[in-house]
Amino acid sequence: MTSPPILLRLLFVLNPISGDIDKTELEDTISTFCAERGRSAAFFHTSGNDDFAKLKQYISQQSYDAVFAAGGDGTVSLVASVLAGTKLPLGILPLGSGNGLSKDLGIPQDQQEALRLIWDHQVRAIDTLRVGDTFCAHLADLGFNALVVERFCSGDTRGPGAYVRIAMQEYLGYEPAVYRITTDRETYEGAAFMVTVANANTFGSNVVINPDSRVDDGEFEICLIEPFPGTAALGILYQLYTDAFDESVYTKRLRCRHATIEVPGHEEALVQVDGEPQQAQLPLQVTIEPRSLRMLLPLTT
Ligand SMILES: Nc1ncnc2c1ncn2[C@@H]1O[C@H](COP(=O)(O)OP(=O)(O)OP(=O)(O)O)[C@@H](O)[C@H]1O
Repeated sequence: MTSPPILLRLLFVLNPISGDIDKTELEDTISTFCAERGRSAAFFHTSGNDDFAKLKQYISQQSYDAVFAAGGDGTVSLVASVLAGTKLPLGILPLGSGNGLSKDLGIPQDQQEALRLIWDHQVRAIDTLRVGDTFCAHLADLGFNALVVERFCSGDTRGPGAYVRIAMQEYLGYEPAVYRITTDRETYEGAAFMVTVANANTFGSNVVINPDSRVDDGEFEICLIEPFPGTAALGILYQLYTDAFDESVYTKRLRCRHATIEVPGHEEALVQVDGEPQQAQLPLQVTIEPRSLRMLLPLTT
């Protein structure tokens, strides 16, 4: 077995606002940590404006051995979209409010522990998705959660409390849409409370939407929660937190390699992709790029 190459030149892509976390001392901490171990650290700060093109150009002009995303799921998705299809591995320094993909991949949530991956890691290639025109590394959805994420992102308050408050407000008047989903294996047609396109398993909130699936199997899942009576809500919530998604009569999963999602009578729909809400054109095509993203992961996952 050949040992993985030693990573000496590291780029950290830092989102100054993610997770409402104060990062004033972060650069010094990382630089010192790297220098003490014979590594060099450079920093790219996201601006929230055209970061994909800026980062892509920046990386193409430099020479690094690995790139760390220091932020939340949106930052991870941004860096992953730039690195997908290249040999450059992606590390994650989880500094968001949810940190869904890093939790899913068993990446330590503690800063010092996550930084240890610089020298103590395995490199594993994972699948990535395209949801319409948008790159997706983790989870995307239409329906109820997309609406809550959109309200959450446009509000002033962050954190799990704000998410739950918005979810409760929106739940009362929510009207599920009707979807037609055509995959390479089957067709589903019916109303759904939410439709999640899942490369991985678990939301940053620890809701397990897609248990027992792999991020490197060349397939993804469409996880449906159908409309349910109010009396079933707590039971479904319990199942979502206990790895029991399939045990409800209101849930369904379609495993596939390609899917077309339509909302009959609509030309566009609100979609959240890796935590970022947007309006997407319908029909929405979902495709997979098997093992297209090289990740720095702990040796034990
Ligand atoms: N300098 C900046 N100023 C304002 N917004 C920024 C800046 N840099 C990035 N952003 C925005 O930050 C968002 C991504 O944040 P990210 O998902 O990393 O953190 P989070 O939302 O706190 O965490 P999580 O997604 O894990 O809950 C994107 O919408 C991006 O446009």
